[in-house]
Amino acid sequence: MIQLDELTIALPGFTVQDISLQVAAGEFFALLGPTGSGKTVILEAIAGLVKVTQGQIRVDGKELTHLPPERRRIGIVYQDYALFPHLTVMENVRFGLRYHGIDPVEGQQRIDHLIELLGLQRIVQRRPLHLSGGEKQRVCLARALSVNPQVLLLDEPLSALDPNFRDEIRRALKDLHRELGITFMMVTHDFNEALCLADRVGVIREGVMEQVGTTEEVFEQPATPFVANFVGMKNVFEGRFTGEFAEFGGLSCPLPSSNSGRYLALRPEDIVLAKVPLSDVDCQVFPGEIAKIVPLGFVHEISVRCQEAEFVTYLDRKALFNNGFEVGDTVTLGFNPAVAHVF
Ligand SMILES: Nc1ncnc2c1ncn2[C@@H]1O[C@H](COP(=O)(O)OP(=O)(O)OP(=O)(O)O)[C@@H](O)[C@H]1O
Repeated sequence: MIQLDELTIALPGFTVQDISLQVAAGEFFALLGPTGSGKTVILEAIAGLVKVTQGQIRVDGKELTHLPPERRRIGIVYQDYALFPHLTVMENVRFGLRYHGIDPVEGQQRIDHLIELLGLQRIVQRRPLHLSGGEKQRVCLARALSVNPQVLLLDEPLSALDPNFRDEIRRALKDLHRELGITFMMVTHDFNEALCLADRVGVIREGVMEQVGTTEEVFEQPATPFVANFVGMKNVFEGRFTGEFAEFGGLSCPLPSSNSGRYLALRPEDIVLAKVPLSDVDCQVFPGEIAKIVPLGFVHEISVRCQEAEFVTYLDRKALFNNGFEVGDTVTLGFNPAVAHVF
């Protein structure tokens, strides 16, 4: 189990503030946040690579806030591999054994098991230069696990990989976690990655933890506008909630039950657009005007202004073309109020 108690790390120009967090033994936890929010700093503090200013770090009940890294039994995997180019795969994987004072015979048995688990048998004599990105990352996983850590820390393990290898490593991470049963803590800025892999997530913003919960909880019930945006609820409106009504941006919308809160949030994929009036009884409809169309690769982001509220929805190219939507068009926008999240 990883336990952080009021952890503060003051760096020149940046502070991780007062983080308290418990990650259960054997859990897969993801630390999520935008670039520069302090995720890596927290991970490195747990590994013993960054000095803690205040607070405590415990792993399985043992306090290790100021222990040197080699006495922590913590493995760490970085996004950019950091393999020794002059050593073979096997030499890279074996590298940490001596440093951690591990019996070579016992260590080799574990390494043989990891090599098999990670499917590295055919490449143990190769050097990193001749490996694919996915293979390099699997070697890094074997190296980090060779010292039999209680905890594996993963710093954006998928982000340097092209999409094909990303699937391969995602599967390897899932299998390893299931097989080894140790605690995994992964840093990522990609909520989809967390959704695929993690049991629980913590969302961090500018060194402060905004929300901790199960992956589904944070995805479906974000607690702040920042988290809502981060998990893809691009439509967040501050409003007034009176009984079973929400008022925001000059609009009024009935809600399926009495809600108290300050914000109403909707996912773009829960919003429909039409050039004709929408008549679905379950649908709240508003007239609006298309303010912007921004191509985003496979989909287009459509902004629609209804009174003072600007909604965002996504359409694929075909739907955009078939409907003939253009900037300035008058449209009807609809959503089911039951899917709106009020907080
Ligand atoms: N050793 C250090 N000394 C001073 N500042 C640091 C140090 N390490 C990190 N920082 C600063 O702390 C802030 C948080 O960095 P961190 O690497 O934790 O962000 P992150 O959330 O992991 O982002 P990314 O996804 O880009 O890696 C950044 O502003 C960074 O410049």
